[in-house]
Amino acid sequence: MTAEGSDFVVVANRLPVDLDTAPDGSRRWKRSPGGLVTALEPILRSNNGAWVGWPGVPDVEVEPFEDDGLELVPVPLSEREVADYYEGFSNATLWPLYHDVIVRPVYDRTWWEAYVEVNRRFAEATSTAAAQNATVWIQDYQLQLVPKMLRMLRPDLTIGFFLHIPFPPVELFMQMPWRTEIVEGLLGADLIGFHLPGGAQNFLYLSRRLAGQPTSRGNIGVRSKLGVVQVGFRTVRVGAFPISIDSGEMDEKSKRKSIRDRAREIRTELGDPKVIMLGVDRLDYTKGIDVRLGAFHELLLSEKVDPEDVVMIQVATPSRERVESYRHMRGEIESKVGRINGEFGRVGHPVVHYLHRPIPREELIAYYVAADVMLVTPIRDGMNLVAKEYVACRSDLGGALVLSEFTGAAAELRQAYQCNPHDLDNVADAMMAAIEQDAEDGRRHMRAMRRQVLAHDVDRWARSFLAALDRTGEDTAPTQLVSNREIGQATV
Ligand SMILES: Nc1ncnc2c1ncn2[C@@H]1O[C@H](COP(=O)(O)OP(=O)(O)O)[C@@H](O)[C@H]1O
Ligand SMILES: O=P(O)(O)OC[C@H]1O[C@H](O[C@H]2O[C@H](CO)[C@@H](O)[C@H](O)[C@H]2O)[C@H](O)[C@@H](O)[C@@H]1O
Repeated sequence: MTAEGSDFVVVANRLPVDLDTAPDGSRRWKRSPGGLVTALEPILRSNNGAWVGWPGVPDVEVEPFEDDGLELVPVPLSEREVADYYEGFSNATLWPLYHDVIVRPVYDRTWWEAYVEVNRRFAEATSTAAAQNATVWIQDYQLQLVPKMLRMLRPDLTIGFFLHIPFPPVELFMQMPWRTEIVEGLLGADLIGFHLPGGAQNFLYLSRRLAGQPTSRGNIGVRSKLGVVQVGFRTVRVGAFPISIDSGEMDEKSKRKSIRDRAREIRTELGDPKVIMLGVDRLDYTKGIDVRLGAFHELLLSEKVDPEDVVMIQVATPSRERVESYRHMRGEIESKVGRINGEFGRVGHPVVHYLHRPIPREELIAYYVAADVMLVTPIRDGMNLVAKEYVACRSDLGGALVLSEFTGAAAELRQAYQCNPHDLDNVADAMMAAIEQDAEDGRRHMRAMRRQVLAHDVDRWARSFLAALDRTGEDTAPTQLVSNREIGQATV
């Protein structure tokens, strides 16, 4: 970042680095691998870019610094803010509300105040980091107020916002006590992106209904139609941009001899079963880990599958462990695993192998290559990258994907064994169909899914969003949509 600031700024809850603590207590930054970083790194480098985010641990105050050519701007959070803004409002209010109220969202005024305050600090840090007329891309539900706050500080900027989780339908969103503030916050952007057209439509409807209403602070003058919201003189574009993965990298790695050898070794370690089923998720109640365990249990009980032939591996990364609903979920899943193994395992031969930890990337790819059936059964998921990763790793055209209809990925991976996670019989049937699939049919399905995933990678996602954001600058407001009364009140 030069003294004039950066021309391209990414703003996300987390920085793309983690603060690693060595056994001797010393700390250093470690790059956290992820699709978003991979996709944006070349764009950041060629545009004198910066990344604004929280370092992931409380009470770390560091000046902006460079890490392997990337300019990082840390936004510190206190212990209290982590509890109220991140664990509270982001992950115990917004997360469940936006995921179909699978657990009941908690509406707490103190959490909301922390969310506003932290969003304000992100907006201020971004305002300082951005050069005149820079492009800023804000990520996700933790930062929905930043677009409006930033626009007020820096009207010269081009601002994009992308939501990585579903945007809920009106009946659910209307629960939110601060619904108008959130919609108005998002409308500070020039372009708002969602994974699916459904999310974009929900948002367009809500912006008309909420931000267009006269409030005690006046009417901000919102009109929306066909992917466009007119806010006073400003045009806000709304669209669907389904995210993806670095498919080329996964495809390439999965073909390496070392990975294929490891995949064979995994099968041997499991006792050479006929079928390996695999689940890979953050331990989150949205992911439907309990659903797939329940369906597997029923298949074992009904003797449709033999525990000597079929094993399941569930890799679950610890996540948001201080949030009550996550702790509760962990207990439920672990007792289900224990129950299945108690009923159907034998000494040295569990039916469900459960790992409660992240696993290294290459090991994960070897698991994908080894798995005959991939189980992706969320109750609701914005996209689900795991489904796409599995497909990208199957250059051998082997394997079968069981995929919940309630994931963003289901819109693209039509040849998967799709199922309704609310219907246990349906999930069990999909598992059976995947286990028993005809080899030639399987290859045909996998070939079609791979074509989609390899052609639509994360780089294409980022470029298509940024190209659309670039085009927003060319728009002039269709003034016939703006009444004289509203012009003076265009506060967003
Ligand atoms: N146990 C694990 N070990 C390593 N990586 C994991 C593990 N669980 C999930 N991941 C990775 O985290 C990412 C999860 O992305 P996604 O499926 O979109 O869900 P979410 O972002 O909600 O967790 C994927 O890239 C996946 O490979
Ligand atoms: O940062 P955490 O609280 O540890 O959570 C991890 C991330 O989870 C969410 O992922 C979502 O984004 C994926 C990519 O677009 C998508 O495939 C998935 O369906 C979503 O659940 C969250 O949106 C991120 O902000 C978190 O960092």
